[in-house]
Amino acid sequence: VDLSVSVLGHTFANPLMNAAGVCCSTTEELDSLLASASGTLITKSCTAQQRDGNPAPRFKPLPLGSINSMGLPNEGYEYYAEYVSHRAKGGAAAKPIFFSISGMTMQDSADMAAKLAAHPQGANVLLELNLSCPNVPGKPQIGYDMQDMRRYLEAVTAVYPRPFGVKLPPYFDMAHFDQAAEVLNAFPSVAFLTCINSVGNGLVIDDTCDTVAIKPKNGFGGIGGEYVLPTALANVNAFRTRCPEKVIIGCGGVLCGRDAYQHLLAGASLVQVGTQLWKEGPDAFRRIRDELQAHLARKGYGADRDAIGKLKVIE
Ligand SMILES: CC(C)(C)CCc1c(C(=O)O)[nH]c(=O)[nH]c1=O
Repeated sequence: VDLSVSVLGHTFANPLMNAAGVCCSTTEELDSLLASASGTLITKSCTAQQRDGNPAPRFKPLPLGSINSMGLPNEGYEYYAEYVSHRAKGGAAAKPIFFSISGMTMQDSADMAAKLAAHPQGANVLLELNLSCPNVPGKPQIGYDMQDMRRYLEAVTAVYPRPFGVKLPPYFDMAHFDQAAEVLNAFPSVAFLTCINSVGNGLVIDDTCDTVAIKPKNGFGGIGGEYVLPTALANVNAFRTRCPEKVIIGCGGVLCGRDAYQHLLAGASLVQVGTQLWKEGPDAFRRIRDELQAHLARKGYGADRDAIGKLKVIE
């Protein structure tokens, strides 16, 4: 089965990649993804300056997933811009690189986007703007404030002339799917949507010691893993139907080939792996790729692209 996917001006050997934040903060981590069976990779969401992030414990793996409140630890914009430079200089871009930006302010994000636009390898990079980035205290994250999301996209499109994408938080209400799609459809240069970021502000309790699992935010953190697959599939499909000209990248709850296949059916062209990558390491990509290949073959597909968006409803 041909697993290659050609979208966003690039051809990927298969639809699999990491979710921003997992196994992608340092050169060695990024190189381990380059060397893996993934179709491509994305860098840790960066801020203008290096950040230590929140105090540990800030991440916990769980039987059914994970919880995290990392606090945007990253090496800073220049580090990842440098990584793209030296890597892209390594000859043909065997894997186009996704570059995640999550400024602490809208201005920071716009400034980084402008720098990325001017980057010598800018054409070999796909910007994924993280809309779960922090807003002013007392306001919800950017992705949950439609006016702020519009302002953010106006600021970035004003300085970033290439097609780019956004990482969206999960939505849970049909009116919110409609409102968010209306904002996103007002920006044709937003060429892809990555659904979803972690399900925000879950609380995991260790009842052997009656204590929360992670230190930051009194234990509140983003949930990933098996817990979130139905929510991720719903967001992929909701935006696939509401934004037909945009490419959808699925993220959330992918542990095996069949989960990836479900994301394709729901409308995803590429599929990101987060929690399971953290647990298993980059070898997860070869396993999931082979499982996807076998599943598509069993179902008689010639290519995985034939499965994209083919979800059937019950008439
Ligand atoms: C949650 C923020 C710190 C505002 C953004 C970075 C981020 C983090 C993080 O760095 O804590 N974790 C996630 O699961 N998703 C994210 O988008």
